[in-house]
Amino acid sequence: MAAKNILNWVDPNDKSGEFKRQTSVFRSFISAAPGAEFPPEKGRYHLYVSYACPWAHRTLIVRKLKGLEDIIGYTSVHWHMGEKGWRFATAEEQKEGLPGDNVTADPHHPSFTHIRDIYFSQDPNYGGRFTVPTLYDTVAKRIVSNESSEIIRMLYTEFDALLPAEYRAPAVDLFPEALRSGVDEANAWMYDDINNGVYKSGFATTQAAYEAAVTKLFAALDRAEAHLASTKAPFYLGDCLTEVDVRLYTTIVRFDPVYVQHFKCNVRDIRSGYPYLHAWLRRLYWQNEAFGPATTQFEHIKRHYTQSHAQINPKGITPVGPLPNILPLEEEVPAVQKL
Ligand SMILES: N[C@@H](CCC(=O)N[C@@H](CS)C(=O)NCC(=O)O)C(=O)O
Repeated sequence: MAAKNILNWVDPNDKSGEFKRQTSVFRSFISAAPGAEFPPEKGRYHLYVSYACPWAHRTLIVRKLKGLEDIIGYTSVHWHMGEKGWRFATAEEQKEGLPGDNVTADPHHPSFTHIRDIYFSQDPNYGGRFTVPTLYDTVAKRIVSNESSEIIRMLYTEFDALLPAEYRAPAVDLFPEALRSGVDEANAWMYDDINNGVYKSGFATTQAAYEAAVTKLFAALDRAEAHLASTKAPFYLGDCLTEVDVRLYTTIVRFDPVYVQHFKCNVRDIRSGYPYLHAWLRRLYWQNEAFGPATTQFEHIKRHYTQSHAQINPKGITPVGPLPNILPLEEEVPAVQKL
């Protein structure tokens, strides 16, 4: 049998044409509980990410929000994904200069060329996908987790004893007691219809699957917009930055630059169709360092999707616009400016 082509996002034998995201395989937890298998320790864990990837982007944001920069290191892969999946930058590429910090060889396995080498080091017969983010324990030499929703929770709950008060809960708590049900409720529909909804729209291989996904996506964006319009609060759930903001942001910041055209999510764009989401997005990007250019790397974002998904964009031409990638805080698209 021919080897599975990992760049077939929808199984060619699946007549529904629907993109079905696999569940993550590595699901252990770093825990501050006594005797835990993966205890929080400075310098012990490493994050493998791609700046292009919205799921990995969550972990970079939370790492910075929690002041974990000296405690957990990270490496970003090169923006291009080929038939062996994500790969590390070569020495030559680094010499020539690459966008983004920490786009290097694997510091913990200098001979590894691809993220999949880390997965195969755990199990030579590993049959799942080679995804980022991957949280790796450099002491036990084990992958702790490749599930971003769980990695971010570990980062903001289990390291507090190693952090100064300004970064500990309650100062930085993305899942505060009083808002937990609101966070869980928003996460559930946003994951299916927005975070994953853009992928379901873009990877669909039938008209029906595409239309079903894109219709749900825009209904969900309308719902988020109506919510922000009704509260007029700085963050999704009020005055407090929560996990909902982190998880929604990584999709919305990619929306106009990539998803509108590449994933055919073009019923409206954010900058001209969703004033409250647009204002919320820009407050995060421009006013909070964890969301800004340190973690939001538009060159990786634009090039990765358009040059890695040959089924969608066979010639790999990266569209130039929209420019700018994100508008300044006080500027609107010309069409809505007063004449
Ligand atoms: N459920 C995972 C999804 C991660 C994921 O799908 N990452 C993509 C990049 S955006 C990936 O690495 N894909 C590689 C592949 O599927 O081969 C999470 O949230 O951590």
